[in-house]
Amino acid sequence: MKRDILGVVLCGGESSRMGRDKASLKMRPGVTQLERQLSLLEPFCNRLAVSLGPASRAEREVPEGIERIWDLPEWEGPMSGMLAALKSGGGWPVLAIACDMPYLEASDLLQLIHRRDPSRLATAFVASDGLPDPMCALYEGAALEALEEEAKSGRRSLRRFLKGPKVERVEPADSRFLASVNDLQELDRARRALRDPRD
Ligand SMILES: Nc1nc2c(ncn2[C@@H]2O[C@H](COP(=O)(O)OP(=O)(O)OP(=O)(O)O)[C@@H](O)[C@H]2O)c(=O)[nH]1
Repeated sequence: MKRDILGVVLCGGESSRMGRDKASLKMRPGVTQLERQLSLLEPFCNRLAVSLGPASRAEREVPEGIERIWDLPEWEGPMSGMLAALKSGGGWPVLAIACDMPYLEASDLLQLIHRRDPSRLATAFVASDGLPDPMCALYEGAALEALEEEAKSGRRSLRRFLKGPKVERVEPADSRFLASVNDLQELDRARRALRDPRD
């Protein structure tokens, strides 16, 4: 069921380890990583957007009808993308996922949505290193002010923010779905593991 949530695929990085734009790489024949992530968010979100940064080359990959949200020039990194997304969201919660997390499934997003507590600032999965993962998390509209304070005080880490109070942390039984792909070998492994028998 769709909700008043802004679903955002983070595509603002440099993709330096991959050596080419990660969003545009095909997960399956005819389906880019970006398209796959948008289709995961689509059933849950009344608005969909792609988060773009100054170093990313993903703008041309954004399908028609999908919003583009540019990082705020005064900040850097994914923190800048989240601040821009929350501003664009106008108070709506933002469900943010990275473009390079191919193992993520709709059921994982549903788990986040079900665990959501709107009186908190965010709901985030805890990864295998025991730290919350900012690349698959639901940020409440009220997180904007708190994140701005973090950014202004020089603390520009989303992970650090998610370790703080008023954040719901969800420990999955198996956190492998949070793995990201950063080089062609990892991408190939993911393609093989997720191959659709119809392809
Ligand atoms: N909006 C936005 N997204 C970012 C930014 N940096 C990274 N991301 C996204 O965050 C996710 C994880 O990024 P990383 O793998 O840490 O960084 P990357 O730049 O994509 O890749 P590397 O250059 O190899 O580190 C990806 O979906 C990126 O597109 C940024 O500055 N702005």
